[in-house]
Order: sequence, then structure tokens, then C-alpha cells
Amino acid sequence: MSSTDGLTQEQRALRDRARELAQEAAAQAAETDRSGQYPWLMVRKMAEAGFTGLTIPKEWGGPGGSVLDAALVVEEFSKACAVCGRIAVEANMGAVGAIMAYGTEAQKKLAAGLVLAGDKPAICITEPEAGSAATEMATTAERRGDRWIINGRKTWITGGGVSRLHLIFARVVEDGAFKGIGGFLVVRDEAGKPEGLIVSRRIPSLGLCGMPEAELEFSELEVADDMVLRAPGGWQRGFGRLIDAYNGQRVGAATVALGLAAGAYEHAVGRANARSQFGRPIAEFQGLGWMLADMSIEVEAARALVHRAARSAGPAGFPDRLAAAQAKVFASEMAIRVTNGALQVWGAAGYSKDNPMERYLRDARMFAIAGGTAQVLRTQVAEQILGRKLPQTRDGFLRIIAEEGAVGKLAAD
Ligand SMILES: CC(C)(COP(=O)(O)OP(=O)(O)OC[C@H]1O[C@@H](n2cnc3c(N)ncnc32)[C@H](O)[C@@H]1OP(=O)(O)O)[C@@H](O)C(=O)NCCC(=O)NCCSC(=O)CCS(=O)O
Ligand SMILES: Cc1cc2nc3c(=O)[nH]c(=O)nc-3n(C[C@H](O)[C@H](O)[C@H](O)COP(=O)(O)OP(=O)(O)OC[C@H]3O[C@@H](n4cnc5c(N)ncnc54)[C@H](O)[C@@H]3O)c2cc1C
Repeated sequence: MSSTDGLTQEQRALRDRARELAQEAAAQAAETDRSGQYPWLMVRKMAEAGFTGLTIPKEWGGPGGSVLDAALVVEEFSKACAVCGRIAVEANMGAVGAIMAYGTEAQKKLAAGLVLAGDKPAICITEPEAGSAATEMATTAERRGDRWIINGRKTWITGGGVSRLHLIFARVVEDGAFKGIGGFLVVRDEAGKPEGLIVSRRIPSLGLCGMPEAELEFSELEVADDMVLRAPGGWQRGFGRLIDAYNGQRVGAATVALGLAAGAYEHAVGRANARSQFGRPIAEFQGLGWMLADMSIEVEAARALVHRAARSAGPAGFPDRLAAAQAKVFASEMAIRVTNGALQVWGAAGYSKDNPMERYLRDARMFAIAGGTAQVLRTQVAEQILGRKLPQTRDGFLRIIAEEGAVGKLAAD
């Protein structure tokens, strides 16, 4: 990274510390990938070094780092081991960001204690029949006295079976009526309790193999009223406020993609200089030089978008939704191109599991899907730049016409 990176001395020092520990992550990344085991030992070291809970405010025992600080750490770990990079994302952004913004004192204390000790919270939104159309979720949280009873199923929950803190999105039912979407906090203990939170299946995945992706079932799962995460604006606005907090995790996902691409690119430059054919370093062949040049441009462009999005975070710690979506679309698709090109530079050796190049390529594939697909996020970008709601359901525009008497101008907040 150049000296025009706009980082403070402290941020460079933080990045360098992360880079140093990430060397250990690099050394175990192939084994994590092969075994599919969560890298508990690395997680402990990351927690001890202060890379989990980095964004926790000082009053809750953390260092009060910014989203950009967290992104610097995430990029370094992702260059080495993207599973560790994703752990750094969720231990600093997403669910924990929502809790720090909207939670009660007790909820903040609970979440801070868990992530500072190395927990990677799980965010539970997606369901078998509600992926991109997340607001169509069917999981319900029904009020019964001073408790809430959750029933339903979630899928592709990152960390299912290893995460302790869970932020569960569910349809709120009070007095028999649907009120909106709310967030419910559940802590799974080491014995796997509460019993109503069932990790029913680990989903075999293409990449990021040390990170469990799981199906969860909630069967009469009881949640005390003081574990409801109440965002401002009431239940009707609940989904909007919770997904606003999720913009932090979108920037985090974009950063993992960036780190993967940057890591693969560095390996490609090294290989191009080290390998000779036709009696000369392959780096001298213009065909490869231009490929590497394009990769460097793409990586720098993604980094600029990621840092811009991270810097856009307001007082609540949530990045701007447009900047987050732009960074995520570009970084996720760029990572697929760059990791693919880097493997090409390595030739057959890149195709072998003896080298990390094929892992980079597999690991990079998810970011254009998870956390909002590239297609869905392009629609979000379009909505923001056009200043218009662009409903995706068949009757969406009819509803806007009925409600507003005109086609979808976004109301100024
Ligand atoms: C938002 C969508 C689910 C589309 O659903 P709808 O058409 O029903 O919703 P909208 O009317 O567009 O929005 C409802 C509500 O939310 C507010 N909103 C939406 N997006 C944002 C945002 N990015 N930032 C802030 N606020 C947002 C919107 O203004 C409305 O607010 P009000 O109710 O008016 O106040 C769909 O577009 C979508 O985002 N789908 C993707 C789902 C997704 O990202 N899932 C992630 C699951 S977790 C994960 O994958 C983790 C992977 S990882 O490793 O990080
Ligand atoms: C590795 C991984 C980790 C994940 N982690 C989590 C997690 O921790 N928590 C969680 O809740 N979820 C998680 N997810 C789920 C993820 O958020 C969803 O996969 C994602 O939102 C897309 O949903 P879907 O897979 O059901 O695809 P679908 O919504 O079924 O989409 C299928 C295809 O249709 C396209 N499409 C759908 N709607 C539109 C539209 N309106 N316009 C244009 N194209 C459209 C999509 O872009 C996609 O190409 C994870 C997924 C993966 C792969």
C-alpha cells in the first residue's frame, strides 16, 4: 500500500500488527481448509491480540476502534486465511454493531464480553424460502407473557455450531397479529443449550471450509423479553434498522474479498518473478505483465471503495448503504477475476492443492452471493442513485401507486 493511503500512524501500526499475526494464520490455512475444522487456536490468538471486539467502545471494555480499523485487520487476515478474515468481520461488525447501537446496557455488556473473548456471533436472517427476499422470512417470534417463543428454520448460518451469540431475525407476533420483523438475542452455551436452538445440519461448501455453514431449527425456543434487540422506530421499522446495521458486515465481506484478491495477487507476482520458461522469467512475458497490471489496478480500486465505505460510518458505526453496496459488488466480483488470474499465472502448480492458489479461487466465490447477491445489491445501488424505490415483487409498483398516488420517489428521511 502506498504512503497516500490516508491512514494514521496508529492505523498503519495496527495493520502491521495484524499482518504479523496473519503469518501464523497463513501457516495453518491449508490445514483448516483440508480438515474443515474451525481454527480455534488462531481465534484465541486473535482475541488475545485484540483483533476480536476491536470496535467495542471503551466503556464496554474494548478499544473503541473504527470500522476502518477493523477493515485493516480483516484485509490482513484474509490475505493469509479467509476463514480468519471472516471471523474478524463477525467479531467486529454486523450483529455486534447492531447490539452496540440498539442494545440495552445488559445486552451490550453481554455481547462485548463474548466477542472480546473471541466469539464470532452468528447472524440468522436467511431461510430456505427467503434468501434475497429476506423480508419474506417465515420464522416467528410470538409473545407469551414476558417471553417470546421462536419457531422456524434458518439456513446458511455462518458459524452455526461454533458461535455462541446469535442474532435471530423473526416475524413478531403479538396478540395474534404480525407487527413487523425484530431481532432476538440467544446465547448458545458450550453444552449446546438452549435445546430449542438446534444445529440440524452442516452444509458442505465449495470454499472457506473451516467455517461451518449450518441449517438451524428453532423449536419453541424461549427468549426472555430483555433479550429482544429493540431498534428505534418500533417493529414496523425493525427490519430496516437491523439491516442498516448489517451494512457494516457488507463492508466486512467486501474486505475479505479484497484480502483474498490481494493475497492471490501477491503470490502471483512472486511466482512470475521466480518461474522461468524459454530461458527467461515468465514475468518478462507481456501477456502476464499486463494481467498482473490489471490485477493490481483492480485490487487498488477495491481497496479505495472499501476504505471509502468504511470511512462513511456515522456515529452509530454503520457505513452508508450505497457505499457499502458499491464496495461489496465491486470487491466480490473483482476477487473472482483476480484469484482466477493469479491461478493462471501459476500454471499447473496453481491448480494443485499443494499451493494456496486454488483455495483462494474457491474461497473468493461466495462473496457475490452471501450478504446480498451482486444482482440484489446492484438494485440497491440503482435505488439510491436514482432516488427511487424499485420494488422487486410483481405488485410492488401498484402498492406504491396506491400509497403515494405517484410512482416511487423516495421520501427524504
Ligand atoms: C432489503 C431486501 C431484503 C429487499 O426486501 P424488501 O423489498 O421487502 O425491502 P425494502 O423495502 O427494500 O427494505 C425494507 C426496509 O429496509 C431498509 N433497507 C433495506 N436495505 C437497507 C440497507 N442496505 N441499509 C439500510 N436500510 C436498508 C429499507 O429502507 C426499508 O426500511 P423502512 O422499513 O422503510 O424503514 C433485499 O434488497 C436485500 O437486501 N436482500 C439481501 C438479503 C441479505 O443481505 N441477506 C444477508 C444475510 S446474512 C449473510 O449473508 C452473511 C454473509 S457474510 O459472511 O457476511
Ligand atoms: C457461504 C455463505 C455464507 C452465508 N452466511 C449467512 C449468514 O451467516 N446468515 C444468513 O442469514 N445468511 C447467510 N448466507 C445466505 C445469503 O445471504 C444468501 O445466500 C443470499 O442472500 C442469497 O439468497 P439465496 O442463496 O437464497 O439466493 P436466491 O435469493 O434464491 O437467488 C438466486 C439467484 O437469483 C438472483 N435474484 C434473486 N432475486 C433477484 C432480484 N430481485 N433481482 C435480480 N436477481 C435476483 C440472485 O442474485 C441469485 O443469482 C450465506 C450464504 C453463503 C453462500
